[in-house]
Amino acid sequence: MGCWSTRFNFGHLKAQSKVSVFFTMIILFTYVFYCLTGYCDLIPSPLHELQSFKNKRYPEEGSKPQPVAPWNRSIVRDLPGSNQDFLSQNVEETNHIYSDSYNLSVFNNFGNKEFPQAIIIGVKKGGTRALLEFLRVHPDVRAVGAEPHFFDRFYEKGLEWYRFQNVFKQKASPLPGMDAHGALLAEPAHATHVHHTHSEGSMVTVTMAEAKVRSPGHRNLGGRFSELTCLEQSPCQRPVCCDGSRHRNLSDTQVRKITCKPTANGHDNGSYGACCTSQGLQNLPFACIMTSLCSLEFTSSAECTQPDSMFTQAVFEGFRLVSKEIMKESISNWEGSCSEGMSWNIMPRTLEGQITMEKTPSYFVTREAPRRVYAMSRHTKLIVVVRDPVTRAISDYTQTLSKSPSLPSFQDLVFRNSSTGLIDTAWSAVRIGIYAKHLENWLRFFPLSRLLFVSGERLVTDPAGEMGHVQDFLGLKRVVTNKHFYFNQTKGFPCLKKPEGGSRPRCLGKSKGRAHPHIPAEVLLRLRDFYRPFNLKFYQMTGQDFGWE
Ligand SMILES: Nc1ncnc2c1ncn2[C@@H]1O[C@H](COP(=O)(O)OS(=O)(=O)O)[C@@H](OP(=O)(O)O)[C@H]1O
Repeated sequence: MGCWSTRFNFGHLKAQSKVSVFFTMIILFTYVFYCLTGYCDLIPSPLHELQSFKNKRYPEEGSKPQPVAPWNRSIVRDLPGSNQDFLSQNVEETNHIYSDSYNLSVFNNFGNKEFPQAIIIGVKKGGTRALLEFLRVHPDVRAVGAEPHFFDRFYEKGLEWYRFQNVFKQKASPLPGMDAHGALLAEPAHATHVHHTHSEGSMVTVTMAEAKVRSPGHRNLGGRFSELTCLEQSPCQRPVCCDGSRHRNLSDTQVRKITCKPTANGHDNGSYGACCTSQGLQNLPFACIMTSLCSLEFTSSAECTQPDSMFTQAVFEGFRLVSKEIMKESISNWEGSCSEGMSWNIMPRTLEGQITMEKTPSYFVTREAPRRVYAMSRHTKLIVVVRDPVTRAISDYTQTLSKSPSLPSFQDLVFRNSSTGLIDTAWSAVRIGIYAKHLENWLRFFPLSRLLFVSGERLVTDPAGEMGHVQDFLGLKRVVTNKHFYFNQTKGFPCLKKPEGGSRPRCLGKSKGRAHPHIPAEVLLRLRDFYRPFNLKFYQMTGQDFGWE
């Protein structure tokens, strides 16, 4: 009997376990399906993040990213001896980042934040912006619009800052101290990107396209801004601001050039620089920056006379004051809408198969940059847009001249001794063009195969052809082709038929493709003679003849 009863119970249990196996299977399938559709990533999971971070590997030449550990001791082993200590320390630091940062939510939106697998490292005035904008058309490229300047200026902030920076989230409705224009409540329907370009550390350019501005009453403000506020930090690190005519409680010495005004277009000609109490920046950074972010067809650039880092620091300090959150500096990609709040990122989020990129042309001439990039990943692909160093020098000079009209002439600056014709190699406009010298520095850390040299000249005459090489180098499908470009006669440059995030054709801004001042022929001749041996060396090193004569 006991035996029968046992059998009976056993059978019952069998039936029960079948049911439970069935349900377990359903749950498992649901979970797998859920994960396959990508939703698992939305769950902030320290372990998951830690593992995915650690398991990400940079792609081999010509291939898409594969999951393998990027940072390990082999980085240290492979490095030329003298830098091992530095790298050991850096690897330690990086490991520390893993353990410290895994509670940061990087999955609060689609995609992950990755370190860039490819960087446009130079050269200044070579055509780097054009290349980046062309690349951004590619669906597998996610690139930060601003120049992060991590490996030259902000390295001490650490890799965590570089990768994760995404610190501000603010319900912006209504923000404290907003002015009547209410631009902060704007809805940037097609927020594209905020450029933050630098020249000699003294210029900030913020551009924005195709965003809609709506006041709280949904009145389209439609502002076009010719200038944006430039803020400066006072010596005591308290940011000062802003619209000179409005400042209060600040001594005049604390207020430098500050303007924030929309151009006359029939709307809102008043100043947006509502601000400035000794309490700081509650209003102004929001008013100005967010207005610009959200302005309709914000086409012109905002140029400030203060160093860009000060600008950003001050802006973020302003945000910090308002939001009571800790801000970190940089204007970059931004996410969200003004009505929901916003956040800035250095690194954009990427989905599987997409590559992260950034461009900072000054890296090419920064002595420490190769070692630092190597410490991040020796697999990083490096792109250098090179242009005839003579034209490049003039372009560089033209940019400086545009900000300082009283600048001495090019010929006054280019010679150390005009009677002997000795070229002043201490002048950055000249020095940057000695490509061979700077390349040597990079080749101490990276093999030539990790570098791609893009001809700045061909980028103008044959953008699709040059983009073909770039896409091959990055292991991308050749998506950006001839059909993406048209030649704009007025601008004299190729423009995009359909830029990233936009529906209308667009050319680069006014600061790209500027007319150069006339330089006497004998000066050009002398400069060409100066560069010739360096150019030849560069051709030898790269195995490419760029035809600069
Ligand atoms: N498609 C297109 N449109 C406009 N301009 C173009 C384009 N392609 C290349 N260029 C050249 O890019 C030069 C500016 O170089 P960069 O973008 O590297 O400048 S910067 O270093 O970021 O300031 C810029 O230099 P200037 O002509 O001296 O203004 C241009 O010659």
